[in-house]
Amino acid sequence: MVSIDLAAPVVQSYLFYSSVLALKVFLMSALTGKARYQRNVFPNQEDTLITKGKVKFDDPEIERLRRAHLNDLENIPAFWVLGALYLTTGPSASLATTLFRVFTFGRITYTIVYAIKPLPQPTRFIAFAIPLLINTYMGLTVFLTYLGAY
Ligand SMILES: N[C@@H](CCC(=O)N[C@@H](CS)C(=O)NCC(=O)O)C(=O)O
Repeated sequence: MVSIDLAAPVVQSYLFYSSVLALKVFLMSALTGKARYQRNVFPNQEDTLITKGKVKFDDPEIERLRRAHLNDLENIPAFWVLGALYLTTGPSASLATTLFRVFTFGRITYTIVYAIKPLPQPTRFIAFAIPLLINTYMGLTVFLTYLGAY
């Protein structure tokens, strides 16, 4: 039975980076909302009444922000779950902290190179693939640790 000390630096590191990532996901909503008002483009008729805007679903800048937001939702919730489960496997504190740090840095970089200052590929692919590898590593570690429990 593994006991988790919430005061352990590695757990605090997980909690810290989890909160950074949650705030980063919320930032996507704020950036999308800002772009909608700047471009006067909205997804629903009722949103257009005050600003006399348009309902539009193919604005390139807004769709880019939405794709970046969706990609966060395809990857960051898995980090929250797998990171917490990974802590129960008794990982090395320095490795776990490095994984949490690099994952967060990768996802912030992903947002920048996809939605804020688009850069040519493979920049975005690399910023996507490194966090994905970290999630995969943590998922496999959890899977293999508890495989014997069956
Ligand atoms: N849902 C993703 C799955 C694959 C993926 O996440 N690819 C990365 C690296 S190229 C990406 O940035 N895809 C663009 C996106 O999700 O909008 C897609 O449709 O592309």
